Amino acid sequence: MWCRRLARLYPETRGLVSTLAKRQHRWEPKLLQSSPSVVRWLSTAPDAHECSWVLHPDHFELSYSGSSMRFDYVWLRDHCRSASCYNTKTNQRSLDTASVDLDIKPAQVRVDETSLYITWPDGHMTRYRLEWLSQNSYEGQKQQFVQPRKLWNEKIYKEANIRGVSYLEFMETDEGLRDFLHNFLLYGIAFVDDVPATREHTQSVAERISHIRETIYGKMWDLTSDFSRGDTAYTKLALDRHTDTTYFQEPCGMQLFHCLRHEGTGGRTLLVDGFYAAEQVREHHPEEFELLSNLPMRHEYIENVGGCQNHMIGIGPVLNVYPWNKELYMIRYNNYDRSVINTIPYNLARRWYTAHRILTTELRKTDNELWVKLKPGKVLFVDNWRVLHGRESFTGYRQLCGCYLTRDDVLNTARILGLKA
Ligand SMILES: C[N+](C)(C)CCCC[C@H](N)C(=O)O
Ligand SMILES: O=C(O)CCC(=O)C(=O)O
Ligand SMILES: [Fe+2]
Repeated sequence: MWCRRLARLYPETRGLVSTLAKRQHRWEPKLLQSSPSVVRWLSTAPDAHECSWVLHPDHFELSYSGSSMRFDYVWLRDHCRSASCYNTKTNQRSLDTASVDLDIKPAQVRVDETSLYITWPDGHMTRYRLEWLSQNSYEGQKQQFVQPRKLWNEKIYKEANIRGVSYLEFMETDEGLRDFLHNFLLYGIAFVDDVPATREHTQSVAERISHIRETIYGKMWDLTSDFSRGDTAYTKLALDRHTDTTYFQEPCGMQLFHCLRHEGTGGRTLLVDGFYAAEQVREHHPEEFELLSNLPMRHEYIENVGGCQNHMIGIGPVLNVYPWNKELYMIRYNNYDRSVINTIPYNLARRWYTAHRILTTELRKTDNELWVKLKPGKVLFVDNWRVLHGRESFTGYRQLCGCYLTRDDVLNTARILGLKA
């Protein structure tokens, strides 16, 4: 009867209503028999947000604005936003999920133009806005990128003609910081210009984004070719493209480089978008992409130089993708610091090396290389979960300073400024 009433109210959707009503009978005869009291009709909303729904024995199916979504009943109970289940002041759940019957089913369901209303067997009422459900469904998330990015090779990056933000804009305006972070999130690299060439000013630039991640290199680090630390970085040798701190369980998210002085030749910085290369591998060699994203590799930093004794270990795949949408979120690539492979059986070793070779070939294509000469005043920020850096060998005195930031903290600032991150 209700259905007919709705069909009268919105005569243009009558066809849809009757088709779905038939399917619904075919889909869950059990529920029809066992809970005759459950409201099972289909509802439609006017204009663009056409909506229909079906109660299945173990889940609720919703079609809203052209997309179809399914919600388990336990999920619907657990996400209840009522005052006793959810604290809107703290944005935290108060409901004890463990107290919910895992076989819970609604006693009553009603849908109007904007919302779904559920009454549970104990009388508790839950209301969801349909818009909220559609934004928070798995089906919706699956089709979305967590982070929108522009993947680049040299040509793409140069043609994008991205303007570096100036020190003053960056330090003193929210727009400056937001523009900077926007570029950083899209491209995985960004520059701030006209920074006074001191360690202290570099630190304030970093702290404008968030607090610094203190590591075995300290808070701010200095880099000269004095071999003061037991790592090739502290020499004049060339360094092939790599990401840093692969030997941490959580590699650092962002790295800053500021060249304070260089009297000599060479020493240019190399930047390569690891995700651009990885996506080429995904497209042309899907099995190898799969191997690189599944097989864990050990990375290690063992230092015993001067007064420094360190032993760090980080294990994880080269390519890291979110399980629900397969989006890349981190590349861990450092052939210097990759340790003994003892995390995979012998019969996968050759296949892993083949996959690694394919990725390396991609990363080494000259078209993918962006070379920059860092100068005093120009601070480079690198997304160390995405963009690889390296350097040309050099002569003379060269002094860099910089620091690391944690990815969570950088993204936090970006979100507070209204960016999708
Ligand atoms: C940046 N800073 C000079 C402090 C670190 C050098 C660390 C180098 C190390 N092999 C790695 O790739 O993590
Ligand atoms: O010397 C450089 O330009 C960079 C060295 C390096 O890879 C690092 O410090 O992480
Ligand atoms: Fe490095």
